[in-house]
Amino acid sequence: MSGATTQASLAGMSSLPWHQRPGGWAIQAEGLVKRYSGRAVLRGLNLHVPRGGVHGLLGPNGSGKTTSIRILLGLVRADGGEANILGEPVPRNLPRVIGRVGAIVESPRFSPRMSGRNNLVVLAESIGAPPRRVSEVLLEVGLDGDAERHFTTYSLGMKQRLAIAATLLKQPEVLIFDEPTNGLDPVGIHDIRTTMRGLADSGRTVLVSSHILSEIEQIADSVSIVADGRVVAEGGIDEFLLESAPHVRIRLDRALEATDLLRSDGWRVEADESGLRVSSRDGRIPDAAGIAETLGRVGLWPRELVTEKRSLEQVFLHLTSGADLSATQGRRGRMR
Ligand SMILES: Nc1ncnc2c1ncn2[C@@H]1O[C@H](COP(=O)(O)OP(=O)(O)OP(=O)(O)O)[C@@H](O)[C@H]1O
Repeated sequence: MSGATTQASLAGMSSLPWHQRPGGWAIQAEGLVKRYSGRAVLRGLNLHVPRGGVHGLLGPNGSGKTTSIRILLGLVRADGGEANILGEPVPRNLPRVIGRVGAIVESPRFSPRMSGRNNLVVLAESIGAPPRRVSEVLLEVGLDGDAERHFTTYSLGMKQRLAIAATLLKQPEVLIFDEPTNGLDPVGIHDIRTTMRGLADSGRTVLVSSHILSEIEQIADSVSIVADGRVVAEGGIDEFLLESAPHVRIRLDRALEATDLLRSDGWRVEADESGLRVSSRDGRIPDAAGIAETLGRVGLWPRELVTEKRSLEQVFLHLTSGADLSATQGRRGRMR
């Protein structure tokens, strides 16, 4: 994957392609299959989460995100496929690795009558975490100023941050959050996002699922797009953003010649029923005038040549619509 963008570096990403970053995968799944009453809800799902950074597991409702996460955590048994976390096969070796993993899959239970801090103190005692961790994790999720308030007075966003704090008590390297911003208001969503980004910036791996692209887009380093029980695309957020960059749509008679010419000029060219789609391979944005000039020099005159732009939402819908599943399935590191 190429073309680290400003956005990607803002998210703390190195300029290395996401799948070449040192350390290998924090989480890996190959060919996961799950059936409920004979109905397949995971159909050979492959997932690759790089070590360090925020990885978004993105897909529409019912696409299989929670099921995948539950399999990784040993809460549901897969009917096929393999998975590992930090190199340990799961669920077989889960006891060996679970101490290095923190997860929120369902809303954790806290005592409404106790303060945020006391809830964590009780929890720390029960899992053998040192008492000093309580203040540290409260600080890390930005609840230090509200630690003495009763849990019942917390907003939904604060309750969720307390849940994240609870997962941090044992100092996990990998954090798995299933739709952590569900039901939160914009302020709560912002706070959770900031918290997740901070956790990744401190060297942890955060896998976060969501069906809302915009929630992931701003903080993720890489994403896996799930549709109908499969990962249909995986890659760095930079490539994903590149997909939404402007491209040039061309209709002309000698399409094969034009394709060769533009590819040799460094452009990505895809053909479909509505003509050629010329897009960037390296961050260079194609401009209609420049493309027309390149073609005109060898006597290729387009009937139509327009600049188009897909929103990130459109890219997401395109990838999850099912239209491209056969073309995209299993193509790690490509977004198309
Ligand atoms: N225990 C279960 N019994 C039967 N069907 C289930 C069970 N759990 C999940 N499913 C079905 O499996 C499919 C995938 O569900 P899953 O919760 O994994 O999707 P999701 O992508 O997390 O969706 P959402 O964004 O709505 O949480 C859905 O059709 C769901 O109804």
